[in-house]
Amino acid sequence: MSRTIRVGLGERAYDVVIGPGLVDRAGSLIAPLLKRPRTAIVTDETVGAHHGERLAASLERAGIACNLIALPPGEETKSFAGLEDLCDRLLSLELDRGDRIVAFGGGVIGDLTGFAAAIFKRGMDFIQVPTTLLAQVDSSVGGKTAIDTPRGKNLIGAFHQPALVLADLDILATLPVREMRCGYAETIKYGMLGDAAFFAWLEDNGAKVLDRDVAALTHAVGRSVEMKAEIVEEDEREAGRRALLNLGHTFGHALEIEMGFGESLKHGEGVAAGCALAFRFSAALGHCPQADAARVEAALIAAGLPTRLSDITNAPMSADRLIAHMVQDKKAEGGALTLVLARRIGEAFVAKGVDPAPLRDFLVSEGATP
Ligand SMILES: NC(=O)c1ccc[n+]([C@@H]2O[C@H](COP(=O)([O-])OP(=O)(O)OC[C@H]3O[C@@H](n4cnc5c(N)ncnc54)[C@H](O)[C@@H]3O)[C@@H](O)[C@H]2O)c1
Ligand SMILES: O=C(O)C(=O)C[C@@H](O)[C@H](O)[C@H](O)COP(=O)(O)O
Ligand SMILES: [Zn+2]
Repeated sequence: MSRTIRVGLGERAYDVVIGPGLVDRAGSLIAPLLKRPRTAIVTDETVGAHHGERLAASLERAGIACNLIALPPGEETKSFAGLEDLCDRLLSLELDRGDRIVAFGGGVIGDLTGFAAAIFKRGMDFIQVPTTLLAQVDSSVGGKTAIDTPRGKNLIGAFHQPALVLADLDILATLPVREMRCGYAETIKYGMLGDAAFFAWLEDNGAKVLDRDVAALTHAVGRSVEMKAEIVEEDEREAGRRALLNLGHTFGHALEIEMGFGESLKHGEGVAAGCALAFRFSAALGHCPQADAARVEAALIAAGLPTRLSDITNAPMSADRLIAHMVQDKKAEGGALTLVLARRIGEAFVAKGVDPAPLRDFLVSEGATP
């Protein structure tokens, strides 16, 4: 049984279909969206090796001719070099802007393919078939597409909504446990930012989600997508409330930059540590009870996620460097820091013009070097 959530964005509205067995049904679900029976599947080599043939066969059964483009896996592919390579390969296929391409992978492939689609011949549509928990609960929905640069995460990109999202829960069977944990961090983020009951449900059922129990996954992915859809419908381009979805990210992205966007710290791990830091900083400023910060930390630890700088590296991290990265964040205004902080579990808020002095003291109290 699948469940469909509509992202109501007027002429850019689309469905997110969640359930088992969707890759095998993808051809018949995608065919009505294509102007001609032709597409390209963009994937990474790992996803392609596990599931590429199955998706291609599903499309071919529906009469859709497709080329598979498999890129190297990993965050490094979400770069100018990766974008150039992908655009060149798409051009070589002689696709036109009336065609729709398929992003088949995790957030790296989704963000990169979505951005390539946004600029290919000045814009073509694309379809998301997310294959990580993180991509199913978060990155495939909402239309943020981007690449990283050495100066920061997602600094070059576009808002470009997909035409359809197919989140096949069966495909998570081959996902490494570390990646399941990364997706769990973005899932529990929704509870922290706006739904205390969902947070409590995850405290009780997180192990089932990580074990890929289909009923638990259906609820976890469904509730996350429901919350993201509702926020994106209200504030598609992050003029206000959408920034709540960035809870943990100002800290997390700064940590990712310091760690060099590699295997040593994955995005979901940065978000986990970032959420723990955001709650502890909120408590330090007196916005939020200490008990809630401790509960957030305990829930993340229970899922095997990092919550402290010392969980990420033994090397010293400079508080000033972290703050310099945080000022580069897209939410910053006129050089002033914007952070997503919390009043309690289930109630985050956007704090503009954050004073860097207490933030610096806080980071030093967390083990950063002065
Ligand atoms: N656009 C957004 O709203 C948004 C939201 C959250 C995160 N992001 C971005 O998403 C990226 C992280 O995405 P991610 O965590 O999915 O990482 P990822 O795309 O790198 O995938 C993680 C790893 O899992 C492998 N993999 C993927 N699906 C698999 C499967 N079914 N079976 C086996 N292996 C599989 C991949 O090959 C890769 O090695 C970051 O760049 C982050 O900035 C974007
Ligand atoms: O969809 C959003 O809005 C988010 O902030 C979701 C985040 O989980 C995601 O990592 C996003 O890509 C971060 O956006 P950025 O604007 O901080 O680059
Ligand atoms: Zn994220």
